[in-house]
Amino acid sequence: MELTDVEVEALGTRGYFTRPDFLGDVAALAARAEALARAESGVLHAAGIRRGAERTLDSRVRGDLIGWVEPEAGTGLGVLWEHFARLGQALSSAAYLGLGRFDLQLACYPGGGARYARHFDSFPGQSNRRATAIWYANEGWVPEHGGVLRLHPEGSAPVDVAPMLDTLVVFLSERIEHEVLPAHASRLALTAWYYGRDAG
Ligand SMILES: O=C(O)CCC(=O)C(=O)O
Ligand SMILES: [Fe+2]
Repeated sequence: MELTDVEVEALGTRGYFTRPDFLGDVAALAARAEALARAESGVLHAAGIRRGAERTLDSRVRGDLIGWVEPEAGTGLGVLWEHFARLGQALSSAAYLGLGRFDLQLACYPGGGARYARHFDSFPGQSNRRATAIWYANEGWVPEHGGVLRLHPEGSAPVDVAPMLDTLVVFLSERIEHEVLPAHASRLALTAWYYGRDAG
C-alpha cells in the first residue's frame, strides 16, 4: 500500500487525511457484514472512560459498545486487519512515523444519541498511541443518522468526516482532538491505534 503525496502532505501539515475507498466495494461489504454480525451477537461491551486512576462508565461522555478484533486469515475482518497492517508500514515509510504494533477495535454506537465527547487518543510525551486510523462500516449512511466524526485541528476550523462505508480517516493521535457527534442510527467503526516502535 502506498500513501499519495496529497495524503502525506495533509498528515504533515494538518495532522490528518481521509480516503473514501480503503478496501473497495466487495471487501468493504464483507468486512461490514462481519462487523454487524459481531455487534448483533451481543459480544461487545460498554466502553469505559478514565477519570484519574479509575475506569468508569458514563454514557454521556462515551456511549459506544466495543470489542477487540484479532487477526483472522480468510475472513472479511482479516482482510481489513491486513490493510491496517500495510497502512502502518506505509505511514512509517512515507511519513516517517516509526510505528510498530497496533490494536484494532470494533465500536458500535447503538443510536439514540450515543456520542463520544471531545478528546485526544493520547497525550504528547507518552510513548503510546501515535496514529489513529478509523474505517467506517455504515452502508446507506445519510446525514440524518448523525454520528459524524468532528476533528478539531489546532488553529483551524473543525472538520467533519461522514462515517460512510469504506471511508478511512487517519490522524496523529497526539495532535488531533476529536469527538463523535450524537448518532441517531446504529454506527459501526473499526479503529486501529498504532504505537511507536519503541513502545512497550
Ligand atoms: O468512531 C469514531 O469516529 C471515533 C471514535 C473515537 O474517537 C475513539 O474511539 O477514540
Ligand atoms: Fe478517539
